[in-house]
Amino acid sequence: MAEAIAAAATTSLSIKPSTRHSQLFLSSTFPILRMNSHKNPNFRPLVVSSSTSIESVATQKTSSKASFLDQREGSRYLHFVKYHGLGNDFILVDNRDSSEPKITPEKAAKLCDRNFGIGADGVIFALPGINGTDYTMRIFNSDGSEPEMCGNGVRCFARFIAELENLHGKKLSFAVHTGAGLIVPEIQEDGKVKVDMGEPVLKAVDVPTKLAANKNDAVVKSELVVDGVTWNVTCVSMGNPHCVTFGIKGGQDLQVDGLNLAQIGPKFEHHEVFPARTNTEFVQVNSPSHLKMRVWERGAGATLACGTGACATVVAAVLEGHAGRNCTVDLPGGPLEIEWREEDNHVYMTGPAEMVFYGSVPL
Ligand SMILES: N[C@@H](CCC[C@H](N)C(=O)O)C(=O)O
Repeated sequence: MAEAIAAAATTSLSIKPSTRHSQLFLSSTFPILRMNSHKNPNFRPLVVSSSTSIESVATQKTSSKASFLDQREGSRYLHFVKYHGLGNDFILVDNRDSSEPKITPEKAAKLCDRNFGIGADGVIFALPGINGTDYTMRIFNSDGSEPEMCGNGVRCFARFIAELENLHGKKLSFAVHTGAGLIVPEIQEDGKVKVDMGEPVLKAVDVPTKLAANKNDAVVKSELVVDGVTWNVTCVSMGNPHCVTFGIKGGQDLQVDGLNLAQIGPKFEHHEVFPARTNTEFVQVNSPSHLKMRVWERGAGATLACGTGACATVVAAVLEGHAGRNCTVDLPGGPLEIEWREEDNHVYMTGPAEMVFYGSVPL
């Protein structure tokens, strides 16, 4: 990545004392400014004193200890790129040289912290492929737990791979090994990513849920008591577990804006009928092709979007008779296009993935 960083004049650059040691590189497009390049003839290092005045480094006493900025490309630093898919944000790590993630789940949780870290809903690693796939994707949630799959994450993953491999402006698809099996994202000409998310899993024990199957092997519009209230739920796995609800038993159609997710979400996530915990989608039906959804994610809480959750939502909406197989799912961060294709039983998700910034943090 260091090679990809373009040297640039820094004469107009100013540094705020409070941010000097946190985010090293900031840009919305590649290539980005390199703040401290000895290869750059125009580079004028700046030093910020405690009184916030800016002085030439020549007027400062030189220290024998190399500064943080001089060390940032060493092996003691983790280089990352931050992406988001509809506001569901991830720290992406180039892990193609090893089958073991470069950082532990505990470190990932620290980096995800929005006050003391970079801030993200999860950390995603691009590892070598196995079983004939091009790459392997692994992810740690912001609480350090490891889910099987991430829909918004795999779109970001595809854009990250395109950057790493320098494959710009081409229509591309990759075979990605995940905890949910083979997933195939395809970068379209408009930059959006369409992902073959595979087949939904409906068999109750495989979701997994302890709720009794009531439609073939599946749990469809079953009653679940959460905190004394009876909800109707349908359980779907997209590799990771989802509990989808369109409302309370005997109640009116759900209006999702009024929900207190922070209060109700954890009670679903940790409910005894979900042995692997669960993601929960609260869904409002605007029309048979237009759903509005808010999500409480396992291991990450309320997020602005959930790709696997949007897929599970459309599968549940079809099974409960609320919608057709092609839907727009509106999430707090924006819309996803979802199709549950009858011919192959696969779910297809289309949506954006954007780079936010990149940088380095001490390991
Ligand atoms: N936001 C993701 C799902 C991430 C994993 C989830 N929190 C889990 O634990 O299953 C998505 O876009 O699918």
